[in-house]
This record gives sequence, C-alpha cells and structure tokens, in this order.
Amino acid sequence: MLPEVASWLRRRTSTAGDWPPHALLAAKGAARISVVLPARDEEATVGAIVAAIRADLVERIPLVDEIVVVDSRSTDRTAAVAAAAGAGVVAQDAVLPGHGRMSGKGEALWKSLAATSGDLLVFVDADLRGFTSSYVTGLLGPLLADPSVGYVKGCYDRPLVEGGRPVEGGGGRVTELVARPLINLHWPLLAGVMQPLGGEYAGRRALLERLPFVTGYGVELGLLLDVFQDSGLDAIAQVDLGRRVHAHQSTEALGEMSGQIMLTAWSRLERHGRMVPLGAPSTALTQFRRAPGGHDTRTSDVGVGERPPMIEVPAYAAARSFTPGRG
Ligand SMILES: O=c1ccn([C@@H]2O[C@H](COP(=O)(O)OP(=O)(O)O)[C@@H](O)[C@H]2O)c(=O)[nH]1
Ligand SMILES: O=C(O)[C@@H](COP(=O)(O)O)O[C@H]1O[C@H](CO)[C@@H](O)[C@H](O)[C@H]1O
Repeated sequence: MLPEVASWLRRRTSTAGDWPPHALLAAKGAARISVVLPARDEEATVGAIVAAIRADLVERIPLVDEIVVVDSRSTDRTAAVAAAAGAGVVAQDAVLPGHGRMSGKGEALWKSLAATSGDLLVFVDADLRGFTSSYVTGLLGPLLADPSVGYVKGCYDRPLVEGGRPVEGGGGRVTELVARPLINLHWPLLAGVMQPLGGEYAGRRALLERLPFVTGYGVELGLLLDVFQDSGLDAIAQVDLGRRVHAHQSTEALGEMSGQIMLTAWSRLERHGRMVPLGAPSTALTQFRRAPGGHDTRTSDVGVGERPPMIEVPAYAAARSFTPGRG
C-alpha cells in the first residue's frame, strides 16, 4: 500500500459512532441537508428507510431538511409507499424534461440535484435491509466537521444473502472482482477506499453540481474518480457504517453492471489523460477484511509475467522440427 494511502486511511477514516446526531445538529448551522433515495421498484423497503430517517433526523432532531425519493420508472407502488412514509417523491423523467430521458441510477441521481435544495446531499439506496439513520449521520459527520472534506463514502461489511442465509464477505461482487482491481491498477492513490461502489455516500452540492454524472451503474465510480481528479484525495473521507444488507441482482445483471463500470473507467482513463502514455500500472492490490476495531488490509502483488511464443524457444523449435507428424 502506498504510504500516501496509509496516511489517508489513518486521517480520513472514521466510524458512524464518531458522529453523534446532537453534535451534528450543533455543527449544522445554516446548512440545508437533503437525503436522496434513488428507487426503482423498491416498494418492499423504501418505506422503512424513509420512516427511519424521518423519525430520527427530522422529527426527533431537525437535522435533515428534506427526504426525496427519485422514482426511477418504478412499475410497483414505490412512489405511493415513499410518499406515505413522508418522503417527497419526484419522477425521474419529470425533472428537467427538456433534457431528454437517459436511464439508470446515475440519471436518477443527476436529476436529484435539480429536485433538491440541500447544501449537503446524502445518497442512500432504497433496497437496504436493516437500515439505520446512523448511515446518514455517519456520512454527514466529516462534511459538517471539516470544510476541506467534499465527499464521503460509506464502508461496511457486505454479506451475500441468498435464501435468507448470509455469506459473510460475499457481497460487493462487482466491487471485488472489477472495481477494486481497476482502481488499484490505474488509481492506486484511491486504493484505501474500501467500498468504491457503495450506494451510501454524501457530498457538497457546490462540488457535485460541477461534476458530470455517469448514467446507469457507472455513477459511483464516475463520481469517485471525478472528485479525485477535481479536488484530490484529501477531499474524500470514508465512514464505517457497520454492515449493509441489500437486495442482490443476478450474476447476469452484474455482468452488465461490470461492463458499465469498465466503460466508465475507460472514459476516465482517456479523459484524465492516463491513457497516453499509459504509465507503468501498479501491480499492488489492497483488499480489506473486518478486524477487531476496524479493518485489516491485505496487499498482494497481482503482477503477471509473460512467456514468449513457444515456437521462438530454440530447444522447442529444435525438438519440434524432428517430431514427425506435427505440421
Ligand atoms: O435504473 C435504476 C436502477 C437502480 N436504481 C436504484 O439504485 C439503487 C441501487 O440499485 P440496485 O439495487 O439495482 O444495485 P445493486 O445494489 O444491486 O448494485 C436502488 O435503490 C435502486 O432502486 C434506480 O434508481 N434506477
Ligand atoms: O458493490 C457491488 O459490487 C454491487 C453489487 O453488490 P452485491 O454483489 O449484490 O452485494 O453493488 C453496488 O454497485 C452499484 C454500482 O456502483 C451501486 O449502484 C450499488 O449501490 C451498490 O450496491
């Protein structure tokens, strides 16, 4: 792990418990706070998430100024359930209608900027199970405490829950198999971001509104790379939110997501001038495991070598020329 990454991890990683709600309320001042949930067919879970945020962070203490669910072309009762729980609901395609209809989660989040008024925005997926409002207070902590922080990512244990049984560490499949290796390869200074694709994150409007939003599932990687490019590593913080359980997509669907992630990485490599000349890639891969009091890191070398065409090996070529019948 690069020393800059180790230093960043020490300085910019905290836990949700480090940010108690009453302290945040004192630090809030005149800042307005919006919580945004992008939701496509999330009638089963969106209501409980909205209700928890409302009860804890609107009614009990007036920390959050608005909760907005962006209905992303749902075909179920997502909008009605969200409204009944106390959220404002906007239809993705009804926001900035003159700008056409693009698709996916990134479109929903881009439109949310035009449908909210907060100086700080907190993004929470609408398919979470076991959500607690400490996700929101944890993400707000570094933003309210330190003006030099512009963007905060959540990190958490991510079990893969199938058939009701959790496989610890099995979740975040596209993160572990695609995004983390890509980031370590081309953006090694971001290797300390434990959940680069995590759907819970927060940022300052003044930063988010000057960045492009990749549509579809490229939005998280796109924003992380663009924040890094725009404001540098120290503008990013991460907060350990504990554990995250959400609805899982099929391997086939995650294959599409992986394609979107790789195309997003490709676009940033080209745009940020990392394609030419392609510098020597980093061969170090840093992975994270939950450990008492935080996380253990494991850095391995994923460098690969290369053998020449066998035909160019003299001993092989000599032996081959005498082997009958091998044309
Ligand atoms: O076109 C879309 C796709 C997804 N989502 C929402 O974005 C969040 C994350 O999407 P999903 O659960 O499909 O991704 P996963 O967590 O499985 O990677 C969820 O709240 C979805 O309802 C959305 O608003 N529009
Ligand atoms: O992190 C991941 O690998 C994917 C898939 O997670 P699982 O393997 O279903 O736990 O989930 C995330 O990726 C999406 C793309 O960035 C985000 O939009 C989701 O919010 C996030 O859950």
